[in-house]
Amino acid sequence: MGKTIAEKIISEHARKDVNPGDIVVAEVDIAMVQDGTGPLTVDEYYTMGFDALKVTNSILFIDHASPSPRKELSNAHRKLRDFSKKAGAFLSDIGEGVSHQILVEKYVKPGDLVVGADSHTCTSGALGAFATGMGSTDVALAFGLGKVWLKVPASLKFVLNGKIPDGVFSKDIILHIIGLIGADGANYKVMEFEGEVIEQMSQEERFTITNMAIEAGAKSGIITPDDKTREFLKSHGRESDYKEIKPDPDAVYEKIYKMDISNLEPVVALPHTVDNTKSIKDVEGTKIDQVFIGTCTNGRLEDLRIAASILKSKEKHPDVRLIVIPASKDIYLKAMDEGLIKIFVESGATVLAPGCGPCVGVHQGVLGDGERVLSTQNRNFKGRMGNPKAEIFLASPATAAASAITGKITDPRKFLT
Ligand SMILES: CC(C)[C@H](C(=O)O)[C@@H](O)C(=O)O
Ligand code: SF4
Repeated sequence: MGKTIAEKIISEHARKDVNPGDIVVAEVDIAMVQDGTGPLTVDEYYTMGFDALKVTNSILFIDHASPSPRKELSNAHRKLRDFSKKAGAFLSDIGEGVSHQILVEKYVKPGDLVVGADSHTCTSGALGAFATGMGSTDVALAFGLGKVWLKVPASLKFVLNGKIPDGVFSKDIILHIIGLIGADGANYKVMEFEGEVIEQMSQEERFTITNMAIEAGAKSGIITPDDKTREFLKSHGRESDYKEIKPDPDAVYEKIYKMDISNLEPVVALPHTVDNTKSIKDVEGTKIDQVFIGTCTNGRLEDLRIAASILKSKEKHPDVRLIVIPASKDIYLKAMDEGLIKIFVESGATVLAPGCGPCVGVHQGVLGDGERVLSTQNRNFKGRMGNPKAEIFLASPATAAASAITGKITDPRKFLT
């Protein structure tokens, strides 16, 4: 019986043929923590008596509270910096950017098994890796043993066909899918995406798709690597990391979803769940107080280009605060070279250094009571951005930019040139 991509990768790392439902011990290629989950990981690592890292790519990211807004978090950061020096782990400090973006720029390659103490570790699956979020203790084990135990997930296949309409982007597509199957529609499954729509997408757009697999409950999201993946790795000096890996023709999927997205319209997720999705026409005109463009979901160069093309020579609405945060230093520098940062600043945006920003409610744009934000991030749970009395709408960078101009949720197709 053939294997899905996930089954192939886990079999190779468990050194035996695996099937969905098997409990296996698998070797880890990359293990990461971020500054929210890392301190507990470090404590657990020492509690378990480890004294040497077994995963060559053990990485600690300071991105959730970057730079630190208060002393308790500064001390948490100190713990990570001390550990990285003592144990020899890589450290990605403030200003470098969001963990999941740096992982795909610098570390992850097709066929890898990646574990991270962050639920959006699944982002890396767009490179053809099996990448999944785990708890701090599991990652401490990975640091110290070089392997983890896991239950092999069954795979769901999503065959996306048709032509991506103008004004519609990968964020609209993944929000549409999550709205269709529900926030628990892929619980503990792998979401494997393919079809002509995936082939049309750039590598960057694909990261948005796998980044949000967890928002349907998935263990991971995976896309077969292709020439666009090779080009992406090459552009980051890593072409030699490319390798072919694809599902067998007779691989078995628990369910196959086929959809044509040719008539899809821009999608918005309404408070307070990601699967509470509506077509833009059903929410257009909703007044907003803040727009945030950034994160591991939509803070990449293409996202900033789309937003800048709409904002160019226009001012944001005077009653709206517009916050733009590139997802990594590499993106920030390229956006500067392309004049995108100038466009944002001239439109009235507040541009901040690479990091998670206000996404998880720590700092850099916490909302006031009764306020509404339209964000390009991946979660809109009540209180997510630091205030349970605020409302969070999720959308694409194009919808975000258009809405920043009008001060209301706006169909980006009105601004398409
Ligand atoms: C803070 C961290 C535990 C959390 C996650 O793991 O997803 C955060 O990154 C998020 O996006 O909600
Ligand atoms: S940008 Fe948001 S979703 Fe991504 S890792 Fe940071 S907090 Fe989590």
